[in-house]
Amino acid sequence: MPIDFTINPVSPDLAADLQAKIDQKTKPLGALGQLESLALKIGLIQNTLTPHLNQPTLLIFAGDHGIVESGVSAYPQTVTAQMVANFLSGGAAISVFARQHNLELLIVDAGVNADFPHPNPLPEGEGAFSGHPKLIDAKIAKGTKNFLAEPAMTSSQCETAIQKGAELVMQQHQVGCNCIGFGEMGIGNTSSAALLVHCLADMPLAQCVGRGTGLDDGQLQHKYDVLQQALDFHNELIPPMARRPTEVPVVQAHHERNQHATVRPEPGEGLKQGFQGIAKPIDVLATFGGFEIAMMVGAYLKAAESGILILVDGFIASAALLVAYKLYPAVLEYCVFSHVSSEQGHQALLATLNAKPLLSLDLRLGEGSGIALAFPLIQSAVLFLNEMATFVDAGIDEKTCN
Ligand SMILES: Cc1cc2ncn([C@H]3O[C@H](COP(=O)(O)O)[C@@H](O)[C@H]3O)c2cc1C
Ligand SMILES: O=C(O)c1cccnc1
Repeated sequence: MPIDFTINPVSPDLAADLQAKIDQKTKPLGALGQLESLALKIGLIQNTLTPHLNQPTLLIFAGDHGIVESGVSAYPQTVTAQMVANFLSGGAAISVFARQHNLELLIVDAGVNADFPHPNPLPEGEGAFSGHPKLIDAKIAKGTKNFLAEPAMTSSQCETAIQKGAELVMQQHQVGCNCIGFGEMGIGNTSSAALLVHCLADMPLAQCVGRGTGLDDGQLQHKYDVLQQALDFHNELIPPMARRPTEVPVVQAHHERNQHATVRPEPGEGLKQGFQGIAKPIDVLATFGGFEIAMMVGAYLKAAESGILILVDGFIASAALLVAYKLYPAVLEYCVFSHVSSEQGHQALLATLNAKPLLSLDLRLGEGSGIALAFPLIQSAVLFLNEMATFVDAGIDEKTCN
């Protein structure tokens, strides 16, 4: 099953017309700031002067991680399945925000270590999420393996997950969705994300490892040590000698960041300068990834292939996007970054991807929560482009000041 997508770069053909349309609106030139570049970007992605957001949808991919048994999260693995139930019964943060903004919310069991009762029809008297119409069964396995001792998944599982993510996006596209976001749920997945970013974005490990669900300094050091051990074990991916020679201790890196000090070396310089990476993205994904992360990779790629506007969430979602980007760089042209997370490494990763996030709210949740919160801004960008009066419409002389 080859990973094969055709992602066309976004056509710049309408750029001048879109810019002229924006500039004719009743406002000083450029006064809507980032909303203007957002409107331009959406117009280009949809290749129209009158973009619309049709059936905006959030897919939340959930999966469990074998590495959790090594003590890298503040929460136990069972929380992943419990949160799936919470998503479905409408009580999670993302349930609330998706409802607030009329976003279609679908939960994908990519590899949760639990059996969910079976899909439709809902048997009489079954529990809240049993047979829930918003739960999609795409389980690859009941969690990944512990990557301290073996690859998280086989390459065949990795490819199946990518294909499945792509298939789910294709289904949404077929029913008219042209704006999609991807969230995740998986206890332990900031560990996977940290290793993906370290291996693929040429960032020091200490800058990629964060507190996740809320580790204290001691637990953070333990997480770093476990991940370093995993890198040493899989050293065929990135030989130790090719790794960054000047690692700042992880706890120090965190405290320095909190004091707004610069952690050296600069993150992602290699990628910015055209660093091609030593490791192969698919190998890194299979070795350290999660089923939910691999499914997101396929989802990003299919969305870009289909010309769908992609909304990007926090650290884990961006790490999955990094894998997709290393496979097909043009995927980035379809992406709008909703926020910068407070998870260590996200800011640097965004800088590496040359991304300008819409919000900075110190979120560290995932679930697609940043996407839902940024969604009104995306709506505003489209609405001003379509509905704001021009100087001519409003009879205002735009030349008075010149
Ligand atoms: C109750 C709860 C709800 C969450 N929703 C998202 N996450 C987030 O935290 C997890 C990653 O952090 P770590 O790598 O430290 O485990 C992921 O599930 C992510 O989606 C949650 C975590 C918890 C505990
Ligand atoms: O940025 C994120 O997506 C994030 C950060 C911490 C924990 N879970 C998710």
